[in-house]
Amino acid sequence: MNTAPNSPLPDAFIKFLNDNGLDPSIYTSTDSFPRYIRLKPGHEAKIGEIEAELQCKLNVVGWLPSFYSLPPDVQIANSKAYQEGKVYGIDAASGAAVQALNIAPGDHVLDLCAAPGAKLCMILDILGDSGSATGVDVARHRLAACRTMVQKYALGDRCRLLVADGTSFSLIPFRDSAASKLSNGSTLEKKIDVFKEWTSKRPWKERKRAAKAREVSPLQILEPELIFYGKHSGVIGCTRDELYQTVNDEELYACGYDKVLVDAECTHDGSIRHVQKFENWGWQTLQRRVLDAERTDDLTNLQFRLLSNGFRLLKAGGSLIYSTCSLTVAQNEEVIERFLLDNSSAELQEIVDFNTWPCKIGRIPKTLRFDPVTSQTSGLFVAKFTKLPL
Ligand SMILES: C[S@@+](CC[C@H](N)C(=O)[O-])C[C@H]1O[C@@H](n2cnc3c(N)ncnc32)[C@H](O)[C@@H]1O
Repeated sequence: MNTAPNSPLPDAFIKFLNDNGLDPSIYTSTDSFPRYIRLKPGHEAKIGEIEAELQCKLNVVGWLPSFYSLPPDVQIANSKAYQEGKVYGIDAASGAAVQALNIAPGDHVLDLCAAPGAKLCMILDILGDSGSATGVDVARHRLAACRTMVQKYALGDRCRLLVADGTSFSLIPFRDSAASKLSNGSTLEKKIDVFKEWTSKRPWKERKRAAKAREVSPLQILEPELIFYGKHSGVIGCTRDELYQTVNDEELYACGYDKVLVDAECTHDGSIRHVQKFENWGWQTLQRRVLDAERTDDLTNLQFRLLSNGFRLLKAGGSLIYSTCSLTVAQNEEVIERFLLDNSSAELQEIVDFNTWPCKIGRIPKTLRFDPVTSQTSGLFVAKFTKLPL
């Protein structure tokens, strides 16, 4: 693949950007936009200490609580502050996507594409000691990394993680009312086989069940696989039947999730630092992973199905955020247009606070676009929906 003159990007990528109406100049501003960290709540008094360790000033991001910007060349991974779980490496645009959910105490939140987990950790920090978060991802190894992150930051108490296909995932949150409704049907005998405290050593019976499922269909996930749950996630004390019981679409209006995040798989073209990695991985890999038209068509279908299923699992009056780190119209505005045509109970919502955020309005009013030039962040598209009552 050739490289365009005076540009570090290959011609094929420039063509991809042009075909999608994107301005290639945003990819040349990487060195000038900062890195971001989010401070773990409770460590506010440690800012001076962290600055001394990182040898740089942490600048408050005025429009996003707990976020700080730092120079782009500062690496945090080897710092004590990061290793001891006082700070997170997360871009401010990603933080805005979570902030837009307006999570309230007691909310039951579903994160349908959760791994590696930066946004899930922010959700759990906001929830504190109420409500619950369910993290789902189709990639087991990525969700295992997410589990490591949740544990590192001591956020597992109200969290459960399930390897599952987000386009068909169906488990409802474990509310008290749902619990009593479900327990009515369970016999005392079944109650004996209940989930006990989570341990990294899975019981023999569980391992056998998972191995058998993989044997039957190695490429397909038949049933969500629970790879972690905390003490107050609602899992302990319920039976498999209770946990895996699903309800119909109408019932979901009452007992679905309060908030849903669909941070969908995408071409990542807006994530400039991700695109830059292809310089080392080889631009051919970029061609295969990002630019391939057939793959992009499959992706837009996947995004539509993730958004549709996330919305199905939302309760009436709840909020859903759809975000991608692609800046193409095909993966954002066109997906949500198709979704709105298909779902008469979905209403696009204005994002509270957006007018203080350094972003642009998307091609559809009420949607937002972050990009390095406008926002000094990585690229991100964000749209918010609510579910109207039946
Ligand atoms: C953009 S990343 C999510 C990043 C994550 N929200 C975070 O903040 O760290 C997209 C994720 O979607 C997952 N994914 C892809 N297809 C999926 C599917 N059908 N169901 C659930 N997750 C899927 C990928 O494995 C990947 O981890």
